[in-house]
Amino acid sequence: MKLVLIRHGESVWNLENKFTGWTDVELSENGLREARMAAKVLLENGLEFDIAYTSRLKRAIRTLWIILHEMDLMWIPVHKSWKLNERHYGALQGLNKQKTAEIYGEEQVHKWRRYVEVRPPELTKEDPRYPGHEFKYHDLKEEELPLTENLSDTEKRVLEEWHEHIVPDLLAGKRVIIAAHGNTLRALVKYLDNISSDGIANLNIPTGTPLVYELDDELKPIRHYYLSLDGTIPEGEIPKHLESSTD
Ligand SMILES: O=C(O)[C@@H](CO)OP(=O)(O)O
Repeated sequence: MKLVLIRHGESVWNLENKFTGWTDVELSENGLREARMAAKVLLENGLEFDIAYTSRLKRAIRTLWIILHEMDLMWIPVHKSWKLNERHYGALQGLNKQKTAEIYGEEQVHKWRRYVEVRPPELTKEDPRYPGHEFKYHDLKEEELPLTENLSDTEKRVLEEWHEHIVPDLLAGKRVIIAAHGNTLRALVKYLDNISSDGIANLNIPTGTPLVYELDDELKPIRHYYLSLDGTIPEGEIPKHLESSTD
């Protein structure tokens, strides 16, 4: 069976190089175009879906909307889960990544961004960026509302969504698309391909580029590949383990 993962198109904060996390920013013009291109390449490759999963953040939701619209699949069920939200970036949310590196050093910023167990500085609950202030998250328990997260924290909630909802759908033969975020998809790929903490540090998933996983009956990956119109994906973004198929 095939599972399609897609990171949202470029957002306005990707463009401005800001730590985003749970900040609910829009797609850039380029991001909107990437979503339309993704739909086109999915259609060209004959892919179809029975159900879609996304986060509660509009950059992922809008990417999915555009894809479903372009594919004439707006009627399929869409499950929106906070557990697929981007990794919470704590007190770094809204800061420019380059300026933060100038202040704290490249090495520290690299650790915050890519070390699996390192958490960025926490928000306080008084901070306007604390998700507990948003009605969007009114149904979450206090212990579920993040003040910051490392990739392991994110992986834990992503895998809850995976096991509770996505796995049963896949096992029922449904064709699933997941429109989510750089770090939620890194967490899922880490799990599916059993990648080490060091390995996952070097994996960056490009925006708006469908990543197809072919899974066996037990949902073990057989092979995986990106789909793009010209057969290429952005320079420097090809994760080592994805350069060739694993079969
Ligand atoms: O800012 C973010 O939320 C993420 C994704 O854009 O950034 P990073 O690549 O540093 O994990």
